[in-house]
Amino acid sequence: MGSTQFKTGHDGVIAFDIDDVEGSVAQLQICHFPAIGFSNVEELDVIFPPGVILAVRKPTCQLSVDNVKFIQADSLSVIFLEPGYGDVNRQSWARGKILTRSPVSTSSVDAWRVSGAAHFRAKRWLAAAVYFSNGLELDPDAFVLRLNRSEAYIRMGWYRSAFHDAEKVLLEGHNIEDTLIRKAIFRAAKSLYHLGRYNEAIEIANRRPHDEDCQIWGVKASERLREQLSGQYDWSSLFRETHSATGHVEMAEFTGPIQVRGIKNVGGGRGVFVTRDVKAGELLIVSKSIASGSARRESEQVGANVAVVSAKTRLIERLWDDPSLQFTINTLYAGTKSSPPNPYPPSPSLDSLKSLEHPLRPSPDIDITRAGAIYSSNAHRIVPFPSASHQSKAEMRRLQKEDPHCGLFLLPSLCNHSCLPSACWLFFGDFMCVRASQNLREGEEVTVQYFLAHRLAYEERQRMALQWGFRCHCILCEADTVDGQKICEDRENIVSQINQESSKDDSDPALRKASKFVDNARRTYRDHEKRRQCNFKPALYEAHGHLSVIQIKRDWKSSLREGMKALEAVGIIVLDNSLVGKAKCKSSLPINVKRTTQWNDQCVLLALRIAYTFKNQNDMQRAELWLKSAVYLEDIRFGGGWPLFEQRYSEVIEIRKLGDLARRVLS
Ligand SMILES: C[S@@+](CC[C@H](N)C(=O)[O-])C[C@H]1O[C@@H](n2cnc3c(N)ncnc32)[C@H](O)[C@@H]1O
Repeated sequence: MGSTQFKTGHDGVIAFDIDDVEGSVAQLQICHFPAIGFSNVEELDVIFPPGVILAVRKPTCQLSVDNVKFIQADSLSVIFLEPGYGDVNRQSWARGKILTRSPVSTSSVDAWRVSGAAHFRAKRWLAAAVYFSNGLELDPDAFVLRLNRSEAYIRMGWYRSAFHDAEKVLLEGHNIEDTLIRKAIFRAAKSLYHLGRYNEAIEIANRRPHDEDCQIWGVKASERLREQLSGQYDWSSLFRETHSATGHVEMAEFTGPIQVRGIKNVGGGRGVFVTRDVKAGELLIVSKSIASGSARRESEQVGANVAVVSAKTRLIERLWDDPSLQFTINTLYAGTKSSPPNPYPPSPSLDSLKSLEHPLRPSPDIDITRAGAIYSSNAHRIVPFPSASHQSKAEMRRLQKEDPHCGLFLLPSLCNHSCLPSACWLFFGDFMCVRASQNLREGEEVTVQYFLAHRLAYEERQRMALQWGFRCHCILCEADTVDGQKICEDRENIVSQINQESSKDDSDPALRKASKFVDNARRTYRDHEKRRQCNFKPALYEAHGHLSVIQIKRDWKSSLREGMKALEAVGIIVLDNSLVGKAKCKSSLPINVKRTTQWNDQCVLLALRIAYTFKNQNDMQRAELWLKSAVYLEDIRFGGGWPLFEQRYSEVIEIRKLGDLARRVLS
């Protein structure tokens, strides 16, 4: 087929007109074409110049609308053919002559280098890599081109191919200039660092111990290695990085005391379990996304769908760069319509040594349909780690809507769901951290929330779980099932009524209404074994919390009592609920935690409000203990102790005038 002209869409599809040898015209739509972004027209002109010859293997769809023929194919099904391929050269094309794949001369390595460099300067990384590759096909020993291509691949985030090129120069570039060897070392070390191969990065960087540029990658790799081995991170710096202008975060992956094991009655047949007793708050997993996508990164258009398309395209890109990644992702569940996943962990294979020879010639063995199914069955919405503790629910929703961001993670994908999970996740940039949210005994399962289940009613939770292909039988769903549908609906009505109330109205009728909400909410939680086991009553939390706020100006003692009851409703054990006189716990905390949940932020804010109220009553001992309780609640959920707490809650601390006390007792 010879192409004539093209256009791009904002939905990750490249579309252009093609004709075949007989001159019949169609529009070819290519989905998930890597490295192009969504609207880089100049770059597309280079990859698909008029006259390029393509073969389309297994189009996903062919149809005609109003006499216009459409052919849709995934990027891997489109094969670039050279004019000499098979008999295409001998065909006479009805609608024009065949051009070579590029307007520049194909006879000179230098011509490819010069044009490639021009694309590189214009930040058209794929076009540059294609041109350098065309030159390398003429002379595989053109080490300058190989190093240039290595840098183009680095800019594209194709680190495996970048390393391969740099390594080849180091292995085969005998008698080449020292400046080239230096570049090769720098690019190899940088690529290895980004591939998480820290020991090798350090080893290569150490070939130039006095070269600052090379050493940067050795030093960074040593820092990552320390994180990876110890599970110790500087959480407050990571938090700052997450909220910097670029949002770029660097941290190592970490695997804590966990293992993947078989489990009955769940899709995929596996789950993640702890290998020893674990305390609430212990770090279990830090996982970097295999591929992620954000709507903002790609286009002016914003929408979750754009983010999903961009993440899937990135996944396919990663498979182009590193075909062995297929072995890794094939260990993940791909849904009921696909064959069962391979055993985890992936076994090493000789194929992992294969590398990309040309950026437009990916491995033909990549199973793009399965990759798509794996993405759909495992991807996570990346929820931004909130920067300001006073952020309202509406603000949080707005942020999530504005910058939908999602990604595929390896180990977290093997965790099953529970609406009241044994572990909580949070994100630093593209890294997902999973911490135990309760004390776990050796052999207990690590479950996470696939969606913000604690905010949803029973029916809605089941609907969401069904989208993942299962009915949820977690302890919270079991307890709600025993309560029955009618009661669950009543409960939801109460919560939505509370949400419509103004917390600023502390008139008598508002107070009476708030007390009634508490009574009604309590009645919706029947006393039975399942509820006692889960000890989680979110609607009651809302009702007590609301009443507590309304009472604050009238009667601080009642307000605090309600606040403490709210904490108890979500499983926090209040050991000392005394309000005056000697504190029962003089130095130890007045609370204990069996389980922390994604509700944690609200509980921290409530504990801070209790501290503030005691401070206003000049009860500095209780103020201090409740302030420490707030930090403790935060710490088991997020780690990072006071330094992170101070950053996240700085505004609230100042508004509540708790800064001096906090710095005195916590710094
Ligand atoms: C991300 S995978 C989780 C790991 C999966 N069990 C495996 O072996 O690869 C998601 C799939 O696991 C199954 N699953 C997860 N949580 C479940 C639960 N609470 N009950 C039943 N099936 C569950 C569902 O089939 C879901 O589509």
